[in-house]
Amino acid sequence: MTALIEVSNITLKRDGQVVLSGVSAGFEPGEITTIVGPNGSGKTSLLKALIGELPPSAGSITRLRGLRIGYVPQKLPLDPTLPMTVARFLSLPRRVSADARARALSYAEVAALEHRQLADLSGGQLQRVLLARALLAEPQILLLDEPTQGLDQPGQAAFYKQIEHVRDSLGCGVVMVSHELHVVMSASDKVICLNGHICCEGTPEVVRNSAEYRALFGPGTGGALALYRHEHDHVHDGDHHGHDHAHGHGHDHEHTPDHRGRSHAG
Ligand SMILES: Nc1ncnc2c1ncn2[C@@H]1O[C@H](COP(=O)(O)OP(=O)(O)OP(=O)(O)O)[C@@H](O)[C@H]1O
Repeated sequence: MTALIEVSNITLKRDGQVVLSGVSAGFEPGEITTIVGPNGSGKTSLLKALIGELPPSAGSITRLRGLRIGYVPQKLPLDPTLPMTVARFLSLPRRVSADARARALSYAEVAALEHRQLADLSGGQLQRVLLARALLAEPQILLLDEPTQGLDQPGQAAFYKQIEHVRDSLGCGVVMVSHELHVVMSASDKVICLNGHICCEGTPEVVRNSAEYRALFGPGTGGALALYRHEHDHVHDGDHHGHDHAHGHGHDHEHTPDHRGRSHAG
């Protein structure tokens, strides 16, 4: 399968400082990739590089010709207290047809909010409106930077299920940055754990069990994972994929499309 975006041995600098180095990764249609890592580990920088906002100082990023990208930024790119309806917000900076707007709102499951004021929305509703905005472009790849910040655990679990639904409906690739490691990892096909470089990657189970990941985040799983698992009864604790794929260096971009759309039960 041709990757939508192929990253090859990139270095990213900010203010002259290297924030990421030696990063290679491929992002495929229909695949959910989650980027995890501690604060300042370069997650947002990598997303910005993927959308072309932060060019690498070494290595290369290849995007499929004419690739349509949907991006959900970390913050609302507006003052949320400004009087503005959802419909108007979706027409900025470009006017969109009422049809396209209705379709995007419906994919994000917020069709009923079209004429509400942004300032009146709950955190979860606002995230979904941002998602709808990113979906207007009918993206082939959807990139989300900490989309569930500030949501409670049921809100997080619901949002990630929504993302799976979008991926299933549109067949788009999804790349998410998240701090809610455990819940988001279960929704992913592939996890990349960053800490200035790729410190481990693979299926959620492989990463969760890797020594590198545990050194960064500890072995606990947290309530959010339990919640997600509860709602996805095909996930088992303690499956044994082993650790042998957990090292990111020199990998060959293995993909497992047959695992798509579910938490990997082994
Ligand atoms: N606009 C900027 N100018 C200069 N340096 C920046 C800028 N944005 C981020 N950095 C630096 O780049 C490094 C990586 O930051 P980045 O935001 O990519 O990390 P992150 O993993 O997304 O962090 P967090 O989890 O806190 O959001 C940090 O050291 C940060 O201080």
